[in-house]
Amino acid sequence: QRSASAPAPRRAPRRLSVEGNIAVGKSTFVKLLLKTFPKWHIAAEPITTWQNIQAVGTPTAGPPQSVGNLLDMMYQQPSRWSYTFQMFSFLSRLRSQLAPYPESLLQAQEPVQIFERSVYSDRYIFAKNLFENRFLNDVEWAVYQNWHSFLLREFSNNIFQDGFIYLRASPQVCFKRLRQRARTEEKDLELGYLEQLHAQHEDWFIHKVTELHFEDLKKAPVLVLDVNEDFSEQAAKQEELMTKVSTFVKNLE
Ligand SMILES: Nc1ncnc2c1ncn2[C@@H]1O[C@H](COP(=O)(O)OP(=O)(O)OP(=O)(O)O)[C@@H](O)[C@H]1O
Ligand SMILES: Nc1nc(=O)c2ncn([C@H]3C[C@H](O)[C@@H](CO)O3)c2[nH]1
Repeated sequence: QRSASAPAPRRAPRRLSVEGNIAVGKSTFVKLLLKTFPKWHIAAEPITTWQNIQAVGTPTAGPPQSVGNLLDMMYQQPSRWSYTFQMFSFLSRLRSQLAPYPESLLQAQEPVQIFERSVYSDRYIFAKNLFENRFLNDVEWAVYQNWHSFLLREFSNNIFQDGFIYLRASPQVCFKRLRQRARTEEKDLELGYLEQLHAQHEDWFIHKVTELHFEDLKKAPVLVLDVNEDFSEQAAKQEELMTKVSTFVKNLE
């Protein structure tokens, strides 16, 4: 279905997304996953696409021309740019989740594909939070949800996700990591924003009170991992986390 020339994999790839607050350590965690499970395929969050919006018809030769940094625009003027941002982040995640499986994954005995965030966190974490803060108005939220539901139903067979890994840490810990990383666009972000996003994650993954609109999603298993601790120098802690992931993946139906 996804590659005409490749032999069929022994089984359909397991597909998971790693979810969590800003700067909780998703990219760092995903690097550890790749080191531990080199055959797994990782799809990074398309942040550079948001930072460098390309004009349509940009020539392929020569350096890519950016017409703007949408991530920065969204943080600078959230009322003006949140809707544009969410429509674009959703589109870029959808594209990534619909992309053909890479050849190496098709050859793997136990293929696993990991996405950094997903079309679901786009809606049930970020867009929802922006709406609740009135950075998306009623019309923008309705139009966004309309597109989201329609496209996900239309592509439901190819978008299917087997489960979620929720990296959980306090907003204070995330804020410290965010400051330490010092991404330019995030310089004005406040602890309060991370507290709101933390609450959105907790509502969805822990308290299970977020209203979800897809039946598969309601049933999808969630692995919750506490990443408050700095495990960069702790082999035992890293091993413990990786064993939990491995067991979780093995137990997926
Ligand atoms: N367990 C950890 N302990 C201490 N520092 C960490 C840990 N995990 C990540 N960091 C540091 O925190 C910062 C943010 O990490 P990272 O970029 O992996 O976050 P992220 O969740 O991918 O961010 P984003 O939400 O922007 O995609 C980096 O400086 C990283 O080195
Ligand atoms: N508004 C908004 N909606 C999203 O769907 C979304 N996904 C990620 N981000 C922000 C968080 C980090 O700053 C940066 C990298 O994760 O991008 C988002 N912001």
